Amino acid sequence: MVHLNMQGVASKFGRVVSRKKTDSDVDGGLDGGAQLPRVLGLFDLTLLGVGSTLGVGVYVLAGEVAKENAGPAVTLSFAVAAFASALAGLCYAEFAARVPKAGSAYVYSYVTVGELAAFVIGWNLILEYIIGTASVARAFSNYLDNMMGNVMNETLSKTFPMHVPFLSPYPDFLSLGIVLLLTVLLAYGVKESALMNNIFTALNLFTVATVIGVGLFKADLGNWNIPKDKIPAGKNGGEGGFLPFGISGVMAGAAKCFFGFVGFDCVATTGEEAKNPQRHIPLAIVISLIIIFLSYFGVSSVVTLMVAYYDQNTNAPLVVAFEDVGMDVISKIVSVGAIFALCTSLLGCAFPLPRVLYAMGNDGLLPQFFCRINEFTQSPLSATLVSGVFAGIMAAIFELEQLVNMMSIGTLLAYSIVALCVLLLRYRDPKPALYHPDPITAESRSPSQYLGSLLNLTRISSPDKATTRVSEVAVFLFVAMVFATTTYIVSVEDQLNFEMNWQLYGLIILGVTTCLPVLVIALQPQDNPNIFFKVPWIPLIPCVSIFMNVYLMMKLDVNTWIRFSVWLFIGGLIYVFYSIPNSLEGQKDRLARANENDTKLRSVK
Ligand SMILES: NC(=[NH2+])NCCC[C@H](N)C(=O)O
Repeated sequence: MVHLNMQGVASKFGRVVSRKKTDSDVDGGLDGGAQLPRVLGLFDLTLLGVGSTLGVGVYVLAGEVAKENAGPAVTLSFAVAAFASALAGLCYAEFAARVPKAGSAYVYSYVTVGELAAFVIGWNLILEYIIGTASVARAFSNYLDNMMGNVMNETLSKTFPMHVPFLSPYPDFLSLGIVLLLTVLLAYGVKESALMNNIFTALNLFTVATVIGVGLFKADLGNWNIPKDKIPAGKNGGEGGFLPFGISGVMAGAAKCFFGFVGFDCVATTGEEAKNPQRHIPLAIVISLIIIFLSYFGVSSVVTLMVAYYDQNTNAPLVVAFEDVGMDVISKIVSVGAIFALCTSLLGCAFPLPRVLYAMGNDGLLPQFFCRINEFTQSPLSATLVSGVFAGIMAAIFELEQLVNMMSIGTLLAYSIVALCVLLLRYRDPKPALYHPDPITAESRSPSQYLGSLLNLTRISSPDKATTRVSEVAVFLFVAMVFATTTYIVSVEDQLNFEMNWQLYGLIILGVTTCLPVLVIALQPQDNPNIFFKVPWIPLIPCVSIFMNVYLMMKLDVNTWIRFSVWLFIGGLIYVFYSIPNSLEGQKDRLARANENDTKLRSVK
């Protein structure tokens, strides 16, 4: 009896977490389809991606990572971070091509995978955007303060000292002000903000081009190969050369540089406002990632060629580099460019936030309050105001580094789930039966039949229930192995060199065990959806993407993991106590069941 009940509960839970938005919902919501105006074209979307991504990375990270982690090989750190982000970008692009609707990866996963995955992704996106807004605002205020000779820092730490552990030493009113101002601008509606974004991004790109073009004239190749004995005493120059802190320095740098690539995904949240979402969103993501990578690579090369890595300034490296070589005009241009860049970066995370809240509110997973479109501004006004105030408070009370780490961990998890969803969807039986999954009856099979279906020996060419199940289990095993392997790598990474030692043997064994499920997945038949953009080299790209993301997550400190767990826990409570009972899909589901029962009863009579 108890056993039966447990089974009942489990299957009910399974039904709840895997229920999906149906196609008819994609254009409408609880309120009968309050729509955002479709005004954004490919050009706007690409500039939105570039603008929201290119910011702190160019103007702060390039110098900081060169000095503290990677040396001239900061260029490689950017390349590794770009690689991880590009893999995620491809997965986002496929997701975006599948469903045109506001709410980013959130809605895509709701339509294709199920309610729980959607909620987890949505909840992480909220974290990413709130903390992203807060962190860029904080960096912005630090930058302005730096230009004014640190007056604010000194005055505020004297007048409003805050002696609370985990919080900033003083409340940063400037960053609060910045976020509130931005919120008011955003509340005016999408067209205005898009125009402003275009102008600011153009100025930003102009500055980047100037830095690269002019900086090259002052480049000294010797700076990429400074011998150890030429490093001045008292400077932290490591081993000298191009890789002064080794590969592990490059990887530590890559984890930091990752922050610089976050933001392009906001393109994917504009589904309802894009003129031609299925075509333009994936294209805009790919084009903006290319522009972003070229900018970071160019800027970090130039700045490390101009100034020795150990002499970089960590707050405003570009400004100082041009001052050092006596190019004051360029240095002024860079200061102004940085301000525009940080504005768009800020706009880029503040822009999607109300839209994610709007989408989740529309689906009944968050309170209805968030999905009201204001008559006058034609935008989700209440969502904009609430999220703005919240982000502003975070910016004022937390330190930049804490914010940065929190944002990265949330983003990395969201990226991983997106890659996971893309993978599962490609191997899923597309026939409608699976969209309302009924438990697959366990057929009794012989071991050789099992092996046969693992290796797909009968060469089934399109996914059915059995191959779907095989690939789901293989994906699950793969993810578990990724966690084990990355934890292992992070803990023995310093002892790994090219000699054969037990650490290396361990790595080889774990590596091979991680690859086995991928092999099994690769042998299963794939669904071939007819969409404008598809991730190539399935299952390799999503698998490598998941691996890289989890590895970078493992590099983050324990406190970040604790804060993140608290966030997920709060999300879990909201999901269980608010979303499940109020979900629009749930209501429909219950209605449909009631009707079904009614019909059954009548037919019995
Ligand atoms: N959507 C976001 N979380 N945006 C914040 C990203 C920061 C941006 N990549 C920068 O370097 O300035």
